[in-house]
Amino acid sequence: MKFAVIMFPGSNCDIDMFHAVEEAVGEEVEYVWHNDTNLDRFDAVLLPGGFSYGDYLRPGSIAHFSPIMSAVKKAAEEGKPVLGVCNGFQILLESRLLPGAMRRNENLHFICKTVPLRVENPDTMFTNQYQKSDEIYIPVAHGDGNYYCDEETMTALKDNNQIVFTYVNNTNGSRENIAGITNKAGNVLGMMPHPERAVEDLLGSADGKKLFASIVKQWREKHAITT
Ligand SMILES: NC(=O)CC[C@H](N)C(=O)O
Repeated sequence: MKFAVIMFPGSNCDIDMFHAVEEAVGEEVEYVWHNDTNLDRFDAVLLPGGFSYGDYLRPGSIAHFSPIMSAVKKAAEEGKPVLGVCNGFQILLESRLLPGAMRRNENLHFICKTVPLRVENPDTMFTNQYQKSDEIYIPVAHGDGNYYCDEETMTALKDNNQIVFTYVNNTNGSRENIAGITNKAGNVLGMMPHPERAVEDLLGSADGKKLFASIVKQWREKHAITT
């Protein structure tokens, strides 16, 4: 299985993401510059955190015009796993690959700490290695993580089980404690906490490892050769 890590000008978690794939699942992984236009050779696409284009205007609002985003949309339409973490999540929202929007944290401070999350939906290609209501410890590091959507969208998110992770203690003001959501099809996940920073005990938590392992498990099952 081959992962792509997309690099935008201002990405700063790309190396961590690359390392996480190697450390957590030992699969092939390659960096892809945002000016590239083709992701056909990859099985999964990872949009890392950071400050693409300096968070100018709104986080993710400029990056979503990058040439690579047409290929990210194509990968999403083909059903490939697409994971956006933190700034990656913000880019997916700006691209409308995920519903809703991100606002400044309620307390207007940059929040950088490891927080407990609850696994709300273990039946996704990103969470099949977790159990429902598992409490996992994953670092957050953001100034704009206050998830917002309108009532209609919230009802749809709930009805389709698109809420995947919630904060045990609301960290940033997000509606319904939302920390991570998928698209309706379930193959695009955006989350503010950083699973790639929690893949080995030395980092304080290895709870993020199962997320990468889930992606690989689902892919292997889908591509198993049965005779
Ligand atoms: N770690 C990150 O990806 C930072 C995200 C974002 N630019 C913010 O501060 O909200």
